[in-house]
Amino acid sequence: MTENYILEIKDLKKKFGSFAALKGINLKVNRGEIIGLLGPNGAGKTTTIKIITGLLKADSGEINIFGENIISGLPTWIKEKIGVVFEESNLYYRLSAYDNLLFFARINGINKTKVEELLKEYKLYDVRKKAVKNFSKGMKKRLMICRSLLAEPEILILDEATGGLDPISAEIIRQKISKLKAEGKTVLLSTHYLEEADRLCDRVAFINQGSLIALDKPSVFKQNLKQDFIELKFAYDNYSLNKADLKKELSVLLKKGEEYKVEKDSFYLKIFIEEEVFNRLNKIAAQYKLLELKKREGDLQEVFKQINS
Ligand SMILES: Nc1ncnc2c1ncn2[C@@H]1O[C@H](COP(=O)(O)OP(=O)(O)OP(=O)(O)O)[C@@H](O)[C@H]1O
Repeated sequence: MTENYILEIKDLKKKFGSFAALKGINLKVNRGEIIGLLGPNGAGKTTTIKIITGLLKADSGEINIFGENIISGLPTWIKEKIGVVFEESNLYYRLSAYDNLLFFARINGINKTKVEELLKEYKLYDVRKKAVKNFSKGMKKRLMICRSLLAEPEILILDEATGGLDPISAEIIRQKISKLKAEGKTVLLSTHYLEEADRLCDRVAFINQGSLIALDKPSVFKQNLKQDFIELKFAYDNYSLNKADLKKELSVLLKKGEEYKVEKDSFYLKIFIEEEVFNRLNKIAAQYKLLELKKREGDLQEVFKQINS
């Protein structure tokens, strides 16, 4: 593998029973980069993260972290360099915030001054003696991030760090993620929000139904959303049912000058797309088989059409 990549995922596949949750994910993450996994519910983001962190075993594929192939298990020296925050809490609710961190610090031989530093940094010091069961969602999430940072990991993996939080808690967490990048950490985060990915990430991997369907800088995505057509390729198994439903959903999004066409067993949508529309499509992608999302360079005919519409 190339040395610059701190994490490299090759053709990762995972089935649950007969259901293919990951259909061959490829991704290379540079040291010091923030990569966003963007995608609707059930896309495969958490499964990818669980495999990277050793909680799940892939059926096939390869993962290299710090140059080490880890598909058959994570050695302790690598585990220590990765901090993880999952959607579900891994805190002891009856213990105070302070005791939660102290417990994990002691297990890992970490000094309690680090615990205090983190509590202060994440604005939890004043409530450190409160039981976690009385914390708000945002406070719990901040404490989970503190826990993941105790061992000063080089890579931080955040699964839905801001999902379901009030705007202020979400904002505090976003600011902290930016700060972690400035400190040189590599961050992999999953999110449903394009806006969040745009603000935080160097690159965004758009995942749908177990496949990585687009990978680019968020600025390119956003720019494309405003200025170019994007071509979406859907597939439908049950022609009569899915096509009618999908057409109905998509026709609500279409504006003047935009069009869709059906070709063989695929469905193409050429749409002058804006962010709200993208977010809506993100939801539609969860229900239907979105196979590909790609930028189409506006050719002369398209430019002409846009001018005329
Ligand atoms: N242990 C499991 N057993 C069976 N199916 C599973 C299991 N874990 C995940 N899945 C399925 O695999 C697919 C991918 O799930 P995953 O949790 O990776 O999605 P996600 O992109 O993280 O979604 P969300 O944004 O809702 O968290 C989903 O259809 C899910 O139902």
